[in-house]
Amino acid sequence: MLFTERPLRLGTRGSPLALAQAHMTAQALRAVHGWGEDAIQIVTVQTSGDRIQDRALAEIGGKALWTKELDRALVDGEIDFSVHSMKDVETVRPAPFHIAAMLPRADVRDKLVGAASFDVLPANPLVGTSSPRRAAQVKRMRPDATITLFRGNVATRLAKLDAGEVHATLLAAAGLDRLDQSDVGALIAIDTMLPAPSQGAVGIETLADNRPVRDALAAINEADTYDAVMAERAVLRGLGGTCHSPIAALALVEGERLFLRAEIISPDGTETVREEARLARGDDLVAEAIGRTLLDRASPALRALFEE
Ligand SMILES: NCc1[nH]cc(CCC(=O)O)c1CC(=O)O
Repeated sequence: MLFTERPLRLGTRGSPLALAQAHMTAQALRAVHGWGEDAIQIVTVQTSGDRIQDRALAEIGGKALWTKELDRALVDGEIDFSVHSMKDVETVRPAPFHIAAMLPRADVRDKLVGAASFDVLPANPLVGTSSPRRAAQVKRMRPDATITLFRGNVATRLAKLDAGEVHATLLAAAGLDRLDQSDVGALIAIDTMLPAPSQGAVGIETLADNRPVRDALAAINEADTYDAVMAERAVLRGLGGTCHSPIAALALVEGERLFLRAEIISPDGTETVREEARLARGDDLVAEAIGRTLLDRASPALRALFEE
């Protein structure tokens, strides 16, 4: 039985990927609670990130771009909960919000699209991405590459590639899989390209004081994903990381522990600082400290990227 007399309103961005993730979430909730088709109503909200397409996120104010309007809809009571790619959610969330659940994580790897591997790209390849992490990791593999700003949703980026604007681009396997485009691109090994913190994870947020909705959401939480992603977010917090910063982190669950790997990379790809550690699940303070250790070991120039 639904605990409200009206459908629960699920807030989401309107991009095809966001909508696919919203439908996955609604489906999981209906299944676990035995709710009918109309128990959940999907409400799309346009975010600043969707609106502004011609500049890098780093230039226009970072990650709140993807959450601000959905946050406001939550506070104003227009929606009961919101669904996000965790990768796009700031590491420090304002007080009224609570990450109540995460869906089982998808493939965390990146894909190279446009060439079967970095090795077979032509000399001096032009690679489109707006991610400082991917840009730095590409330069590490291919110092002769030129990086060009590439934004827009998955379909837009693929269209730019098809139009010959670049030799290759990079996309998360998770996004392609959820858009039924698993055949696009070539998987890149984690050792070559450690993914972004939270890549492949879908999170569901509500107001911290909304107990009934929190409990309903908790029923679909996947604890392994939740603990791993929270640790990766803690690394980012420890670094004071933003979307200006080339940071990768991945935690894998090993029973009661997490195996956490993290790296920061100079934009030209010549300097990489890596850490790996095993820590107790939920010990986000240790994960934060790993972020700080990375900074301590970085050259002054790399450290300066995090001090803006
Ligand atoms: N920054 C955009 C974004 N946010 C989440 C995903 C993919 C899905 C995911 O990582 O969960 C993407 C596209 C991409 O990086 O290819």
